[in-house]
Amino acid sequence: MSRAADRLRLVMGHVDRSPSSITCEQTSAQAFTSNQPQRLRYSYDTGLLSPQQRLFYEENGFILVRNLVSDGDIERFRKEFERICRQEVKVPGLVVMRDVAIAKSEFVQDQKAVSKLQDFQEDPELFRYCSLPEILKYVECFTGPNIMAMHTMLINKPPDAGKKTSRHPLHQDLHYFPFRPTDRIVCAWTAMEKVTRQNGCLVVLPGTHKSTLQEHDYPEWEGGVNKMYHGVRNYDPDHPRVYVEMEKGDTVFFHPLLIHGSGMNQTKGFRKAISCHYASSDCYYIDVKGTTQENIENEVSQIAEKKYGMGDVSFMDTWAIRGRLVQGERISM
Ligand SMILES: CC(C)CC(=O)SCCNC(=O)CCNC(=O)[C@H](O)C(C)(C)COP(=O)(O)OP(=O)(O)OC[C@H]1O[C@@H](n2cnc3c(N)ncnc32)[C@H](O)[C@@H]1OP(=O)(O)O
Ligand SMILES: Nc1ncnc2c1ncn2[C@@H]1O[C@H](COP(=O)(O)OP(=O)(O)OP(=O)(O)O)[C@@H](O)[C@H]1O
Ligand SMILES: O=C(O)CCC(=O)C(=O)O
Ligand SMILES: [Fe+2]
Ligand SMILES: [Mg+2]
Repeated sequence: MSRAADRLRLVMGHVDRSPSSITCEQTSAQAFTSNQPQRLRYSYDTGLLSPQQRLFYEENGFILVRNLVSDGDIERFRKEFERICRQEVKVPGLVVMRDVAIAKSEFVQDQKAVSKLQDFQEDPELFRYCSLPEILKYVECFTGPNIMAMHTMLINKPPDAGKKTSRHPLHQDLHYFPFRPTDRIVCAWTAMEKVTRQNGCLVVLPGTHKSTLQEHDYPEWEGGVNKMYHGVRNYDPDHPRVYVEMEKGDTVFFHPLLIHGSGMNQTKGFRKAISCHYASSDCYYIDVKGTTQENIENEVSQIAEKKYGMGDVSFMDTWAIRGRLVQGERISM
């Protein structure tokens, strides 16, 4: 086994080895051993990423950085999450989401029912995550120096209630974003505890960041689907899958066209992760009317009109309101 392949094994999670598929390990190992100089379109050289890491992102659309966020910081995010669940703090703009199986059942809704917090940009304790220097120095490799935190989430993936609603269908995050250019957007996703295939780790289809934005819609799942959990309509079921198993503090950075999702949580614990989507502050907004993104625009606008209590909130506005500068200068976002 070559040293490049060994290194790959270190940075990768578990690789699905179904016999019919070429694993991403093999394709990337080829890229490593190639002596051809390659032009890299997906990242900048800031002196941080090794050539191997840059090539890995180029080929696969993600990189995994082990042990990036400290236990102390993760403990603080967990405490704040619990305070929010106990309603000891009220955070403007925060969306508290419950799993559809619980939201639509007769069960008493206690704090355990919270499956996701979204838009925590007004909570200084959770928003610290988005400004951590150890995160931003990686983000800068993809966005450049002027950085906006556009979308924040703390995911508390619940034990599956028996209807497989804890799954997150395979999707591309760009479906939700009316801004470009695509390659100047990146997601940081940090495991707040060990994440495995058992508790529903991220699953990615490596290399799909090189494709285009696909049509998304609700998957036809018998047990129900969570609000706004759109999935890619047609994806290749034979495409190799990587199950990104991670330890607490490990962080994956991934491209907004990378097809990813997460399987159901088959454990009794709530699988926690914290994430932020960043974009270069010199990105620009686009009009998604007449594109495949029109369906999500319509859904978001309806919810936003209720949430902000005013009519006619544009899709673009919902993003401009939530975005926060975390490094450099705010330019066109
Ligand atoms: C890149 C990134 C952006 C990708 C993603 O994040 S994909 C996921 C995106 N998810 C979101 O944006 C979160 C959307 N969720 C929300 O806005 C909220 O949680 C809502 C679904 C509107 C519920 O708000 P809430 O204030 O809790 O309202 P209520 O409890 O009064 O419920 C209102 C009606 O909604 C239903 N509901 C609540 N939670 C869910 C759910 N998880 N899935 C499907 N339906 C749901 C609830 O049963 C109720 O329905 P009706 O009784 O009106 O029929
Ligand atoms: N028909 C589908 N449409 C869209 N996404 C799907 C579909 N079926 C599965 N997925 C998604 O694909 C990803 C991985 O699927 P996978 O089959 O590995 O997970 P699972 O069925 O929940 O668990 P496992 O197969 O590991 O027991 C998950 O994000 C899942 O939600
Ligand atoms: O944590 C997960 O299950 C994945 C969430 C995700 O991909 C998203 O909300 O866009
Ligand atoms: Fe996603
Ligand atoms: Mg399955």
